[in-house]
Amino acid sequence: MMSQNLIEARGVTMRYGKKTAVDEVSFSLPKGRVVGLLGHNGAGKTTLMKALVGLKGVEGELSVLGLDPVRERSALLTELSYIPDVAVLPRWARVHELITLMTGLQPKFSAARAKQLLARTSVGLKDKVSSLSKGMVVQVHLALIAAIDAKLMILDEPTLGLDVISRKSFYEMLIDEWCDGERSVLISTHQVEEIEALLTDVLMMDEGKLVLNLSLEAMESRFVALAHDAEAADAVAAAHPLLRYRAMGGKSAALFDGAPPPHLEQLGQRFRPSLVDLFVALTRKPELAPRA
Ligand SMILES: Nc1ncnc2c1ncn2[C@@H]1O[C@H](COP(=O)(O)OP(=O)(O)OP(=O)(O)O)[C@@H](O)[C@H]1O
Repeated sequence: MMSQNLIEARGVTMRYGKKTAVDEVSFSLPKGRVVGLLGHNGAGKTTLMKALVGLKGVEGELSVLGLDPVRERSALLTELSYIPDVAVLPRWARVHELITLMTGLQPKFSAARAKQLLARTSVGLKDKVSSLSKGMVVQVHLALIAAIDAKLMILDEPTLGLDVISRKSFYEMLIDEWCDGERSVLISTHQVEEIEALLTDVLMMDEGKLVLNLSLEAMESRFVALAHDAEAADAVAAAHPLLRYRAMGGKSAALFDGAPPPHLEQLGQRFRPSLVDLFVALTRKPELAPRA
C-alpha cells in the first residue's frame, strides 16, 4: 500500500567517493508540516535535498510523493516545488517572461496564482531580473514555485544573503500563501532562531547523521532547561547535562534530555530551552571537531 507520508526515507546513505555525506538517515514527512532541516556547514543538508529531488542516487530506501526520485524524476518534478541553494533566475528576463516560461515547463503552474502572489511584493511584472534586489529576486522565485499546485516544497537555504526584513517577508509569504495544512515544506537554514516560531518539526543533522527528528511540541515536553546560581554549578555538572551555557540575562543554565534529577530541580528554575540551545547541544561546532 502506498504510504500516506510525502517522504519516506529508510537507512538513506549517500557518498562522494569515500566521503559519507549522509549516513543511515531515516525519517517520514507527513502532510501539513513545516519542517526545518538544521545542521552546520557540511552536515549533509544539501546532499539529502539533492536525493529528495532525484539529483543524486542513494543507498537505502527513499520515496518522495510515492515515487522513486531518480527513476521517476520527471514525474516527481511536476509534483514538487523546489528552490536549490544555487538558485538563479536569468538576469535578462522580465518577470512576466518567467511566468510564461513556467507555464510552458510546469503543468501544475498557475500564471494567475503567480501574479496574485507577486502582487504582495513590490516587484512589477515588467521588471527585469537584473534590476531587482537580492531580496526581490528571492520573492519572485518563491512566487513562481508557490504557484505550482504541489504537495511538497523543498527550500535549500532560501534566505541566504537577505536582510532581516526580506527574510521576514519571505517566510510570511510562504506561511500565508503556501502552507494550508495539507501541503508540507522542508526548509534548510542556518537561521535557527528566526525560523523556530514557524516550524512544526525539526530534523537536525550532524556529520551526515540525523541527530534529532522531533515535533516542536515534543521538543518542549522532552528537553528541560534549568537556570541556576553559580553555587549549584558543581552539582549540575555532576548530573551530566547535554549542555551547560549562559541563558538570557547571563544566568548559568543547563540543558537536560528529560527531567533533571529531583535534587537539582530544587537548586534551579526550569525554563523552556530554545531550538538554538538544542542545536548547539546536539551538533558539534565545526571548529572543535577533530579531523581525521
Ligand atoms: N560534489 C561534492 N563532491 C564531494 N564532496 C561533496 C560534494 N558536495 C558535498 N560534499 C561533501 O559532503 C558533505 C556534506 O555537504 P553538504 O553540501 O550536503 O552539506 P550542507 O549541510 O548542505 O552544508 P552547508 O550548510 O554548508 O550548505 C561535506 O563534507 C561536503 O564537503
